[in-house]
Amino acid sequence: MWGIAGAGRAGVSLLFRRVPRLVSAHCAAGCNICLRVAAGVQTWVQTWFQSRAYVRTGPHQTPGKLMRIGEEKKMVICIEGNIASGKTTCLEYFSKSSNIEVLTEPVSKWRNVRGHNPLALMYQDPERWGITLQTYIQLTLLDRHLSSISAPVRMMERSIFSAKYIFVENLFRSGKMPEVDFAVLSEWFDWITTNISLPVDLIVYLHTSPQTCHERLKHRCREEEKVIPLEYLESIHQLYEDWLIKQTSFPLPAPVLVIPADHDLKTMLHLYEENRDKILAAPCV
Ligand SMILES: Nc1ncnc2c1ncn2[C@@H]1O[C@H](COP(=O)(O)OP(=O)(O)O)[C@@H](O)[C@H]1O
Ligand SMILES: Nc1ccn([C@H]2C[C@H](O)[C@@H](COP(=O)(O)O)O2)c(=O)n1
Repeated sequence: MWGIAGAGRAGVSLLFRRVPRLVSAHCAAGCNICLRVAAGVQTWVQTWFQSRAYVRTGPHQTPGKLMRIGEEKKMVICIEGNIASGKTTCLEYFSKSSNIEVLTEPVSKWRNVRGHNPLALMYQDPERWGITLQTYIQLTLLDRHLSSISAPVRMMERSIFSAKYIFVENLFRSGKMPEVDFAVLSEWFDWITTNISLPVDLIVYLHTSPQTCHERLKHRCREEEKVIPLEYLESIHQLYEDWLIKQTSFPLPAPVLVIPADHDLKTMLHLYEENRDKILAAPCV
């Protein structure tokens, strides 16, 4: 269910003010039919807003933003990190806990949208296809952020924020995205984040070296990614460092917990267990 936070009453009163104006455009004298139509529309609008709109009074409140109703108390944790840093493996581990819902990145969609593979196209020709992939990624991640949460805690892989601050930024800074494409993506991103509430309570950053990711990437052997050089992972790493460690580049949607993630799998699982309470104790913003 959806509502306009902080705008329910304003929206109703605005529409109420507009209805008589619409009526008077048809009939300056206010004939019986017009008055009845106006009353009917007013009742319908009032019922519509009463059934859908709300003003959130909890700590999540962001006046004027569209937000989901009834999910203020659920915790949202985003797992961030370089390509092949171990995010999916981390999520797999936590998916075994009964109170945690896990959402991995919808990579299968990025590899197949109505028979097309924008992920492969982007790696083949980023100047041409970067905007195509990133527009679709933005849409699919927005859909992830907005989907209803089925457990007290949601852990999701990356976020609409890193898609913009890391990947779109990297394409643009490296000269592989034309300025106009970057401007259009930025307009979309700014509109979304200004008008829609996308609460995140904690970012868990899996901190790896680009070399480790390169090794794991080769081991994973995803067809589209065979062309990724170490330098690409170094650029992504630097953008993550500036955003989540130095905290100097872009706004943080939530506090950051850093987990060193160059270790072998067994050590990583211990580290996840050690950090479980810290992760799950993140206060809902
Ligand atoms: N701690 C680890 N040590 C060695 N290999 C790992 C570790 N964690 C994950 N891997 C392997 O590295 C590859 C990338 O891991 P994955 O979880 O898919 O990364 P991401 O989701 O961040 O892209 C996979 O083949 C995975 O099995
Ligand atoms: N905004 C994004 C997000 C991801 N990608 C690419 C990077 C990888 O090739 C693939 C999946 O990432 P992983 O989960 O393995 O880290 O999608 C991108 O280009 N832009």
